[in-house]
Amino acid sequence: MTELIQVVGGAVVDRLARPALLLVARRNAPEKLAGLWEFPGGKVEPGEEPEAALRRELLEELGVVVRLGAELPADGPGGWPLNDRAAMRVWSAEVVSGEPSPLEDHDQLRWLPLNDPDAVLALPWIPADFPIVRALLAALAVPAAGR
Ligand SMILES: Nc1nc2c([nH]c(=O)n2[C@H]2C[C@H](O)[C@@H](COP(=O)(O)OP(=O)(O)OP(=O)(O)O)O2)c(=O)[nH]1
Repeated sequence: MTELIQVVGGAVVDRLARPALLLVARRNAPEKLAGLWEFPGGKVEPGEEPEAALRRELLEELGVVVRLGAELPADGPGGWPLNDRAAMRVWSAEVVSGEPSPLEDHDQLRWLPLNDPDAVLALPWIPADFPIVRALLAALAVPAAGR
């Protein structure tokens, strides 16, 4: 059996305590995924700890140093299934230095209000991400505006 490809993703929020905004990123490659939104991140390298891989990816892709918060609990081995070969573990994260910019793999970044789940779910995400986004919205639920 081929080994599971371990991917790590960052649910980057404006602040770990009482998050209000989520940073989402639009891929520019490969062709199959270009134009779709995702959690910035990538594959864990051999011998690398997942959290270290996530910090590395967020620095490479967005130019930011982050503090990691809690992992979004997932059922499957290696986290959330992406396809039959890969799974993703997702941590919330807060920027401690740098201003996020789409340096690598993305052509656009957007901060979305967590109190508007429909707006978050309306983006064309990578299809495998929808259950993750829903779970994240539930985990980070903030009161809807005006309520
Ligand atoms: N980063 C990220 N990858 C995702 C998400 N959802 C999803 O299906 N994937 C898939 C897309 C890719 O096939 C794989 C991650 O690979 P990647 O291309 O981002 O990894 P990487 O930065 O390490 O790139 P490389 O060195 O392999 O070129 O996981 C997501 O939300 N974030």
